[in-house]
Amino acid sequence: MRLTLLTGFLGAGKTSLLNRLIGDPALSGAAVVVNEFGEAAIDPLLIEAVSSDGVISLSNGCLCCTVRGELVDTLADLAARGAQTPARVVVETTGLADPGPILAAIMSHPVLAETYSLDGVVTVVDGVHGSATLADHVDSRRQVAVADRIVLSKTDLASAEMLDTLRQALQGLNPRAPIVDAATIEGAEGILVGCGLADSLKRGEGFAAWLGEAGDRPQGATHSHHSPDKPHGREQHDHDHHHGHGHAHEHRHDGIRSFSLETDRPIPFDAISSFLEILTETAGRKILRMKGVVQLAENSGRPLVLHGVQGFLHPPAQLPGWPSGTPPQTRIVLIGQGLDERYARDLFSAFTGGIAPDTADRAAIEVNPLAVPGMRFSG
Ligand SMILES: Nc1nc2c(ncn2[C@@H]2O[C@H](COP(=O)(O)OP(=O)(O)OP(=O)(O)O)[C@@H](O)[C@H]2O)c(=O)[nH]1
Repeated sequence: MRLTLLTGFLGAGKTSLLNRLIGDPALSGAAVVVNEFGEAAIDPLLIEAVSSDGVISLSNGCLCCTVRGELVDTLADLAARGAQTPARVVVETTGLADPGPILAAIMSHPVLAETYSLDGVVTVVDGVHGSATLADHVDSRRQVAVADRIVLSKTDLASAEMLDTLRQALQGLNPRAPIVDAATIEGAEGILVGCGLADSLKRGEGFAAWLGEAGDRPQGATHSHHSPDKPHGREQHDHDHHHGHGHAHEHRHDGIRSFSLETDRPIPFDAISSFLEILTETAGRKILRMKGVVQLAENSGRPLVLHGVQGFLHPPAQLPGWPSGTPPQTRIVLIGQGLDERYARDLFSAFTGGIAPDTADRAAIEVNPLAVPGMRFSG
């Protein structure tokens, strides 16, 4: 089952968007799960029946329910509906929710992790109040930072200047997610549907779109880019220049930043496992999101897909082959808050053979993770 996490601050326009899109064929037979604090304000004209367990059946075959206990229990119930199991579930979170723990709860659940595959995190941002909300609320910044797609609402009420300022702030927080205007897209595809890796591959985009990278970037290139805005004087940008592998989108907003680790050298499975284990053990709480593809030494023709949040990794999947036009290359994108980039890079180098000067090697790190320079166990 595909899962879309629909997030966005209070009043951003999540429910209005769902009501507009629920009848779209791309969502046919989907279930909408509304977080318990939210109002399941589904258009009454669409409601066909309400069952005793509170699940609302809509006239187009979709289901809608409100979380009563734990979200994971509701998702497990939906997965166990036999013939009525929906093909897709859209979880609308409360406006104040940080999507990270919700994703972590799903990824760390033994049944749900196998049953649900994440299409994406879609974050709705109010075109009028979005800039002020981002400046005032860290949860709103986190919702944007982990988004696979950012959807602007209320653009009919916003001026071009407002939208320009907002776009710059959004790009500063999350340079990898495409920003779309809800009013310019008719169906659910491009809004609630189609941000996952499978969709990216189906569209022939290789891994670049899923990882949020420009497809034409030369291999091994290092670059950073930034947005020049500093709304309300609260945002602090930090631009470092690194040598060696990878490229970075260097941004600091409460220490929220993303960077990617790359290497052309195939990586033994036990090396990537140890790297991920140590990284998540030592810095897991600082990882808001991780996505990546790995070229394994043992089976270099079949990319390993990584997907993680906080300290949890989704069970890794192996694809049948590299998409055409995509050179085999390991690329791991990390979106962190307070995550020490130097530490992550050094650890990656130690496990993938690119030993940096003054850096402990893999053997030393496996004995003592503190051997990595820059490592701190705080936070
Ligand atoms: N003009 C205009 N109004 C909108 C648009 N989207 C939402 N609204 C209005 O904004 C208000 C909030 O929209 P909701 O869809 O309830 O927002 P929400 O994110 O679900 O809100 P919570 O569930 O409280 O977090 C409602 O009055 C909507 O009618 C839009 O694109 N244009």
